[in-house]
Amino acid sequence: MTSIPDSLTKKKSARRKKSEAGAMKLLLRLSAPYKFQLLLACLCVVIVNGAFLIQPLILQRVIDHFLIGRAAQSGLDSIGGLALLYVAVASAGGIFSYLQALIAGKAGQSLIHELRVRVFSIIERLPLPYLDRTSSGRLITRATNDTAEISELYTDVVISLVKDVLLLLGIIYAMLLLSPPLTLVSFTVIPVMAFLVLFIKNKIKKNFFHMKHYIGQINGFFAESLSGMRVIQSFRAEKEKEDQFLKLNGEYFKTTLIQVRLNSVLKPASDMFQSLAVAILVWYSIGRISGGTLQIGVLFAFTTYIRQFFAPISDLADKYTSIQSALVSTERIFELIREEDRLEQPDRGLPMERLHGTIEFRHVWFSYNDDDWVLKDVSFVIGKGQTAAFIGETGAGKTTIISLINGFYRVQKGEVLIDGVNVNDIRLNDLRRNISVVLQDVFLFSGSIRDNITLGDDIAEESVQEALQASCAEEFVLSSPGGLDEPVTERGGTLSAGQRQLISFARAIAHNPAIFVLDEATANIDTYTEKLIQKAIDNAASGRTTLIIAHRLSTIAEADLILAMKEGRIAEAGPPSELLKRGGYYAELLEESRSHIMTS
Ligand SMILES: Nc1ncnc2c1ncn2[C@@H]1O[C@H](COP(=O)(O)OP(=O)(O)OP(=O)(O)O)[C@@H](O)[C@H]1O
Repeated sequence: MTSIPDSLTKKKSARRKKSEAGAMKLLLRLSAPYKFQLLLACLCVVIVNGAFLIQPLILQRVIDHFLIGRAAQSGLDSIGGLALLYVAVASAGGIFSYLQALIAGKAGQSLIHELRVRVFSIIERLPLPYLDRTSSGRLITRATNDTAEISELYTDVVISLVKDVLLLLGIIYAMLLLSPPLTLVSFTVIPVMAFLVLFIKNKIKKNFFHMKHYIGQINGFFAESLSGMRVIQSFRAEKEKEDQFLKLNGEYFKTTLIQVRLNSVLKPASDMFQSLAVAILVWYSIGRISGGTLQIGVLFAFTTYIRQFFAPISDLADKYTSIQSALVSTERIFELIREEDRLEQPDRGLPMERLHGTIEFRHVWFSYNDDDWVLKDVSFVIGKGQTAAFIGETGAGKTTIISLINGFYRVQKGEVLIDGVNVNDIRLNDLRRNISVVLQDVFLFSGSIRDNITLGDDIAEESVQEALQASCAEEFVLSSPGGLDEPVTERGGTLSAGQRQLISFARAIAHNPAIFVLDEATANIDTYTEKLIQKAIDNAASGRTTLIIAHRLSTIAEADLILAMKEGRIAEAGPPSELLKRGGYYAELLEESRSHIMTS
């Protein structure tokens, strides 16, 4: 948990200011398709404001001309006529206010809808190196909070801004029209009131950023705790986590109390100043009214206008904060949109509908970060239809090899070739369609078992059934009440590790890949399921180039080729029988695992 140091806040606000101009330009581009709706909404606002300003003037005329002045009434210029006019003006204000909210709301929601789809489609195609250095929380915020802030800007902020500025100008104009001296008197208090409101709102805004910071931390803490709940409960770390949460929540609570205090003082303070302004007006006007130089209706209209002054000032201060937030959100979203040029391009590259499955690494050097080499001059060839097993200590670079074959990263030196073509030149859609990967940590989506096998691809029912059979998942899938349509909860939480593995085998087989990759699970699985999995591996491997990252050496006794890795290099390569004879690294590991089985 962190508090926010002042220097950090200053740095952040400097950065924010710098990016505001850019964000503003981008916002304009974003709103271009909706400019007609926005203009229409602004037009409605002008009418609503007009109605608002005319109402006190009508009342002033009723009071001064007809109630006090006893002027002759005729047609519309009578108490009855003006009453009708008042109702008509108020109704027009209401109707146009409704239209404005509708038009602006629709434009804002359409914008957010398009933006969210765009953000999701970008996130889906972000290259892995980008995802490696970006937290999922940040990306979720882009798609949800940030798009919502921008939408609010259109549905509420921009329109309110136009409305408030016009209203303030309109009130001043109407006051000057009625009585310039009374306007000056009113303005002895209004600037003080405006200053007070802006001062308090500024404090509220600063505190709001702190609140956002802590609520972000609380959300993150919740998300992390939920996904790690199994560990928390099994290690009885509930108390420790609760204490951490209590501390975090306490910090947040403090900021909310400040907010409550500031909000509580705002209304009474501004009320007090409004009353003071009215008192000064009355004090100034009394003598003039009895002297006949000022009409009572004018005083009445002024007191109404002074009360109307407060709302737009307070609103403007609020909207300033919203604009700042929306600009930050825009900048963040466009940071993502700028990545569009670097997104994965599924349709670009050499079309290779069906791969044969020959894989070659030619003097490959690869690092995730600068010159921290993870693979060092790795070379090997795996022939079409062969089964190759990668073994070696943890962190040796086995999974990295798989990622390179999938084209997730680009190598710095050397080449990764499939069927003699550099993987980076093959059309990505074709490359990925031809490779199916079963990872250690099987990922299942919420939906049905069938959805998890097809992943939305158009796979014939027959092929799904065959895949079920070949993956040995048939028995447990068909025995569940819904069969293939049995629901799967988030991440497959209600299935056993073995069942999840079998479904992922079915998924891989149903996609009929040319290359099958298995990052073997290290988790302990009962002997029965282990046998099923072994059979599923054999079925999946038949007729395909198969790569297995093996943790159990028993799995790979039948492999055509074993590649033993040590610190990013191929330490040893060859068929198992040959390596066994050679008595090197593989033989050592095999001996170790046998003695481990004997002693356990
Ligand atoms: N996305 C990444 N960003 C930075 N470094 C990474 C990344 N993935 C892996 N590494 C590093 O690369 C090295 C090789 O990792 P890799 O996952 O390929 O090893 P492995 O042999 O598959 O290990 P294990 O058997 O434990 O799965 C490790 O030092 C690891 O810390």
